[in-house]
This record gives sequence, C-alpha cells and structure tokens, in this order.
Amino acid sequence: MSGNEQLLVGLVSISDRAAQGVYPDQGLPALEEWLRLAISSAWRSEARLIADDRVSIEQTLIDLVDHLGCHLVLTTGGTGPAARDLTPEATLAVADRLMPGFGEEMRRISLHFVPTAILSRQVAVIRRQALIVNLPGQPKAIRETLEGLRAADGSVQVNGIFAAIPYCIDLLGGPWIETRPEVVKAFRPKSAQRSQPGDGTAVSQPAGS
Ligand SMILES: Nc1ncnc2c1ncn2[C@@H]1O[C@H](COP(=O)(O)OP(=O)(O)OP(=O)(O)O)[C@@H](O)[C@H]1O
Ligand SMILES: Nc1nc2c(c(=O)[nH]1)N[C@H]1C(S)=C(S)[C@@H](COP(=O)(O)O)O[C@H]1N2
Repeated sequence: MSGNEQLLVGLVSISDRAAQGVYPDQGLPALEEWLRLAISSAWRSEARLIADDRVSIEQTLIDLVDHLGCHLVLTTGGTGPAARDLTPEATLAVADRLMPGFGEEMRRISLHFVPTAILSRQVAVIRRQALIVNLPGQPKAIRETLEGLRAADGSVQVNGIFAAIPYCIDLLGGPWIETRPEVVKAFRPKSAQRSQPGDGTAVSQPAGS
C-alpha cells in the first residue's frame, strides 16, 4: 500500500441531456459534495461530463485509470434498460476483473428507496489499480447507494457500499482512505486496521487481536 500517495477519484457523469446543456448536470456536483462530506483524508478528483456514447465512456474510463492514475472511478447515469443506457457495457469492456457484489448490493439498498431499483444494470469492475463503480443517474441515488439507508433518528439501517471501498482500495495497493463515521463508517477487518488512523504510521494488528 502506498502511504504518501494522494487518493485520485475519477468522476464521470453520463447523460445525453446534461452533456448537451438541456439541463444542468447535477451528477458531478452531487458526487463531489458527498465525497467531500464522507472522506476526511486527502483526495482530489478529475471530473468528466459525457453523453451516453459507448466509445466515449470507454475512452474516458481508460484515460482516467491508465493515463491519470485514478484509484477509484465513480460513474453516474446510463445504467437503465433504455437503448442508449450503455454504461455497464462500456465498463465491462474495459474490465480486467469483475466485482459483482457492488452491483448486487446497490440494487438491494436501492430497493429500500424505489421499486424501480431493479431496473439499474450497474456493475463494478477492477481495471489495473482502479475500482470502477457505476451509480444510477438520479442525482439522489448517489447518496442513497454510497451512504445507505438511515432511520428517522439518523442511525444506519442498511450500510451503503462506500463502507467497503477503502479496504478495496487498500487491497488494490492504493492510498489509505479515512472516512467521517457520521457519514459513512469504513469497514476494515481488524488485521488491516491502523493503530492511529490517519497519521500515516500504520502498525498492522495481528489477525484476531
Ligand atoms: N447528470 C444529470 N443531471 C441532472 N439530472 C439527471 C442527470 N442524469 C440523470 N438525471 C435525472 O435522472 C433521470 C434518470 O436518469 P437517466 O440516466 O435514466 O437519464 P435519461 O432519461 O437516460 O436521460 P439523459 O441521459 O439525457 O440524462 C433523468 O431523466 C433526469 O431527470
Ligand atoms: N438508489 C436509487 N437507485 C435507483 C434509482 C433511484 O432513484 N435511487 N432510480 C432507478 C431507476 S428509475 C432507474 S431507470 C435505474 C437506472 O437509472 P439510470 O439509467 O439513470 O442509471 O436506476 C434505478 N436505481
């Protein structure tokens, strides 16, 4: 794991109408805002707004991962069943390995919010050093899937998928990610936790301690 490298997150909003200026893009601002609230360690982002065009999506993902070195790429939009919803196909086309748990879990979480959650074909994959995750296009779906479901008193009822992302990035050799537990609590097995979170002087605990 690289201790000093800063987390680089690629953000890709995929929408014909937002890309054409028919409506203002809300996808990139929603992604930036949620990540700003959730991540307490250093990070920066590279953002792209593109149309629902398969070649553009593939080229954008390749550019973000291979040329810019993103550790994590979050896409929003184009996961449904309409003819121009091609984000999953483009994501799978650039994949080295599949991470099916993310898509399964996001659909499960999203069914707590909307019955049409089952219409999202969202996938997650690994390309080189990066985890690429598709989120649905509704701007509110970004928080719903990343943060999960809360009860009226604010307690977490269903964990969002971001809880698993810091450890996934660890396993891919990327930078250490600290989160704000009041937004999302990163889960790492005990053997992967640091003795003093965030100070960069990790001491791994023995397994089972
Ligand atoms: N980037 C975005 N900014 C603002 N709203 C969006 C964005 N993407 C999607 N939405 C909203 O969520 C709805 C569902 O998203 P979806 O990705 O299915 O869009 P769409 O109907 O294929 O159209 P488009 O690709 O032109 O956004 C849209 O109809 C729109 O109301
Ligand atoms: N959490 C969450 N998931 C969601 C939604 C939502 O509002 N919230 N919308 C659903 C709808 S209506 C559709 S059509 C699919 C695909 O959306 P997309 O084509 O915008 O990616 O995502 C689904 N998943």
